[in-house]
Amino acid sequence: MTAVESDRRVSPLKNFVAGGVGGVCLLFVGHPLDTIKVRLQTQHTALYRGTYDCFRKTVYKEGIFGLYKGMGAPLAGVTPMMAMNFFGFGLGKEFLQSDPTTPLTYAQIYLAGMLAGVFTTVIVAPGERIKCLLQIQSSARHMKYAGPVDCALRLYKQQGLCSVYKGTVLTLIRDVPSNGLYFLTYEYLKNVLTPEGESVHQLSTWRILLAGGTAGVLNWLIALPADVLKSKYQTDADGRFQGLRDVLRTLLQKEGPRGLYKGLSAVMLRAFPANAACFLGYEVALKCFNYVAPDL
Ligand SMILES: CC(=O)O[C@H](CC(=O)[O-])C[N+](C)(C)C
Repeated sequence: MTAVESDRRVSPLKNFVAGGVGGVCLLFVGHPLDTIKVRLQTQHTALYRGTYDCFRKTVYKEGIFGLYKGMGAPLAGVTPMMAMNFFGFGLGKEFLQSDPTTPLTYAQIYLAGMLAGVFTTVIVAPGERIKCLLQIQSSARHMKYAGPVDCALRLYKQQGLCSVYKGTVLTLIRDVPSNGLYFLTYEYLKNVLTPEGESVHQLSTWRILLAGGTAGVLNWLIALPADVLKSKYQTDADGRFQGLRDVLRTLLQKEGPRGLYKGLSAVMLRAFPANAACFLGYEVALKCFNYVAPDL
């Protein structure tokens, strides 16, 4: 089966910049839900009764900006990550397309998405290691790291680049297949949702939102088990686990298979709107780019 029209060539620069815009939108919509998730997960007393209660109390006490606390570090990480992701996906498509007039098959779209997942791991693996270490210390008594830069420098000074990149294999296991599914879902839904006789490039906003949001949900459905293992591995004391299989064995022994889907509802609640916004941001940025610099 071919992915019909949607694989018109987009220059790598345009993909990179529009992908970065998509990343900013992802964070802008997703961060408030992430704040709520972290607050619910780390509360010591029963301060919040649930998601809505936490949202209401945060906005009441801290204003709307309370939901955007701590956004600087993820912004610096997610923007280049999504830029690389769309850039890698574009390159992957070009690499797999035998000639520009032959439409890509869905299998090729999936492969191109997986390739983009490999690209982003260079940024994502250390970013996740640092983010997870900082996230768990917010509830600990002694703050070990002053911030992301301090954390990166200390990891590097103590055990070198290997420590900064600890969890790379699990990041690949998480992101390569899920990234394939991410782009496959988006491209497939875009084609399916395009009305008869119209172009996939003129898709209405709600259809882009639906395709992007669904892509985000499916991406997380298959990424979450590896994400749980990765977070455990990246944050536990060095040498505690003898390898990736050991992390899995320990988790299954302690929590059973359900442990692999820890935090599912919070993740799902964020996944749809955040990724819908990401793809819409990407498409709008691309349109603007094509308008101001059609030949780039
Ligand atoms: C697992 C993950 O980080 O998902 C990214 C989007 C999100 O919801 O944060 C998407 N992806 C890794 C596929 C680029």
